[in-house]
Amino acid sequence: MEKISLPGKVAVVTGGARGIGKAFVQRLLEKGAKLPSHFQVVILDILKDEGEASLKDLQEKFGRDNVYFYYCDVTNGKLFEDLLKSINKDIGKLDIMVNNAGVCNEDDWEQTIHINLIGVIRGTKQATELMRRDKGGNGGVILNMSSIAGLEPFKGIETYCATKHGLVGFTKTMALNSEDADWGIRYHCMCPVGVDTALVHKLKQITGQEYFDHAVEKTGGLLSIEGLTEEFLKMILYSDNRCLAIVKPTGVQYLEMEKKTN
Ligand SMILES: NC(=O)C1=CN([C@@H]2O[C@H](COP(=O)(O)OP(=O)(O)OC[C@H]3O[C@@H](n4cnc5c(N)ncnc54)[C@H](O)[C@@H]3O)[C@@H](O)[C@H]2O)C=CC1
Ligand SMILES: CC/C=C\C[C@H](O)C(=O)/C=C/C=C/C=C\C=C\[C@@H](O)C/C=C\CCC(=O)O
Repeated sequence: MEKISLPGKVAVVTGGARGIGKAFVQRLLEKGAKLPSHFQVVILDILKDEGEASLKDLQEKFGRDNVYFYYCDVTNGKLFEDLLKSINKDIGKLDIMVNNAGVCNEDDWEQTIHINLIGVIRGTKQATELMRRDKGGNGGVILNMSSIAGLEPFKGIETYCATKHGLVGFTKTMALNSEDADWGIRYHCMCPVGVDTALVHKLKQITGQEYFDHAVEKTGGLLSIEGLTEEFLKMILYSDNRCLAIVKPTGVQYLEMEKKTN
């Protein structure tokens, strides 16, 4: 599959109002600003204040027409699907879909499944419908945020681990479907270790300091948000056949996608 050429591309990032999602949005816009034709990023999030503040800041830096924010709860299936269809119709296309929104809340484990697993499956399936070349789309890239907790267990966050494991199997299978039927869509899954954000430090309250320190040590330390963001950009731009990336401060390990079966 060819490398994605960035100018003029339209990207959607769920959970893009803060944290890792916001860093992804900013990095895409920075990269686009160095190219002859800027490209556009749409932030979807439930945090209205953070979303509006990020929008203002990013529009000042990168131009009014290059960044948008819409309130969207990914658990509201109709709203989420309709927004993706409107973006595709009104901006003219959808090239990059980043399903990043996620929570870790064992007290409300059903909501964690709705956001982390059902929300990502819905975003992936709807974006796939809009991008599929055999259905009149232009192809594209879909990146789902899993975690190292999608590959191994961590004490105290069993539902979070289940959802992130689910995303690994789901994304690998979508990659196989696309490869097999020439949809022109790349599917990627990122599995970072703990990223040095406010969120990861909440784990200490859930698991206790001692287990948190053990988990950080066993996974090779905390990752900087900048380090993760550079790997994200490489994955979006160049990872033709790399389906899954395990991202650690010590380096990245890739899993290649399965080849055509016929
Ligand atoms: N922080 C970490 O150490 C790691 C995080 N991840 C994953 O990265 C992703 C981003 O995490 P962080 O930036 O650290 O967390 P965060 O809590 O700072 O950001 C999550 C974003 O998702 C949004 N969100 C939550 N529920 C939503 C919903 N129903 N609809 C739309 N948006 C919703 C939040 O409002 C927030 O903006 C998550 O999927 C997380 O599981 C993966 C590995 C490590
Ligand atoms: C040490 C490394 C181990 C695992 C890291 C892993 O990569 C990972 O994905 C870690 C995620 C950590 C998440 C921790 C807490 C998140 C909490 C929020 O999502 C909770 C949101 C709402 C709950 C109610 C509230 O606190 O207001």
